Amino acid sequence: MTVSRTPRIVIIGAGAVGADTAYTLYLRERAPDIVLVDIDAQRARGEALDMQHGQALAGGSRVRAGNYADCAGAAIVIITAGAAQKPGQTREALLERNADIMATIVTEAERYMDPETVLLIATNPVDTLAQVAARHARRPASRVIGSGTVLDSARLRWALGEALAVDARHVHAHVIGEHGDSELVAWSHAHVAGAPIELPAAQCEEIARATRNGAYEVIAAKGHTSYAIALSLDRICAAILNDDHAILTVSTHLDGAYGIDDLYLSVPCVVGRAGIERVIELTLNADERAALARSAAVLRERIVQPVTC
Ligand SMILES: NC(=O)C1=CN([C@@H]2O[C@H](COP(=O)(O)OP(=O)(O)OC[C@H]3O[C@@H](n4cnc5c(N)ncnc54)[C@H](O)[C@@H]3O)[C@@H](O)[C@H]2O)C=CC1
Ligand SMILES: CC(=O)C(=O)O
Repeated sequence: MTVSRTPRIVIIGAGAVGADTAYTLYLRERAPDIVLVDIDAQRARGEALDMQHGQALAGGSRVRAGNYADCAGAAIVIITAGAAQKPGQTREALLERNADIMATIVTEAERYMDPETVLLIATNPVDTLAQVAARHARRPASRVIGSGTVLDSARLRWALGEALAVDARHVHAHVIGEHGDSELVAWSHAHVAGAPIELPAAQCEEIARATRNGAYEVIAAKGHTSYAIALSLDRICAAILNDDHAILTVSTHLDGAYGIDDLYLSVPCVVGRAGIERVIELTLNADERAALARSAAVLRERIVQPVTC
């Protein structure tokens, strides 16, 4: 059977993250057909209509409300559905509720998705939920990606850019491990124009702390985060659609790399049309290796709990 390769992106979950992601993809004209699906069909319809009203002033992308059947032939299906953190709440606290939602959504989407579709998970706790999604998906783990620490790495690069008075896009630095409280900065690989980052240790620690707590700070101030995750999801979509072979700290299934087996977490990966093309294995120093092992242990503890149906 010939599968239609509609350049379509389906977003399941039309809340703050889903709607802002659709809007970012729409403004950047990532795909001609962007579809919002939500259990609350009115919400998806309202968000799509609000964007459609600007169509005469926008570019070549179109946004519409749809349903699971739109997953057929989609290049990318993004899942942003589920409960979000309340001020002060951890991502982990969402696990039980969102694991069931994830299992249901992936099972339903799999009825329509073609084998090449890349499933991109943003719902929190994203690493564990990407692992839940992979369990319920009928595609290789390379096509089931969590947004991981792409957002945290962006937060870090912004903070370093501010501290160094350098364009954040020219700061090379990665947050790896869990997208959450046990994440770490791979300082031994951070650089600007090939030169190591020369900031006092206390300032580096403060930047790492602010990066880790970035979501808590925004949620306390405005109730949710959405713009920077939307830009992060847009970047991942661009890497897939343009076959960029981009280096992104997405959450991926590690199968031996970094001494970690059968676990989703973030490390730098090469991302292209096929999803995760390969994992980049950084040579970490002893402290970083230990911190990554601790982060993996936190995530492993979570997946051994009976959180999936
Ligand atoms: N990975 C990351 O870096 C980030 C992840 N998030 C996560 O994204 C998720 C969504 O956050 P928000 O958009 O702020 O929440 P929200 O509450 O604004 O939207 C959630 C949407 O999911 C929908 N939904 C719930 N169950 C559904 C189902 N079974 N099928 C279809 N739709 C369903 C709801 O109707 C609602 O429209 C949360 O888990 C949040 O923690 C948020 C920011 C960054
Ligand atoms: C909510 C969340 O995961 C973030 O903004 O990092």
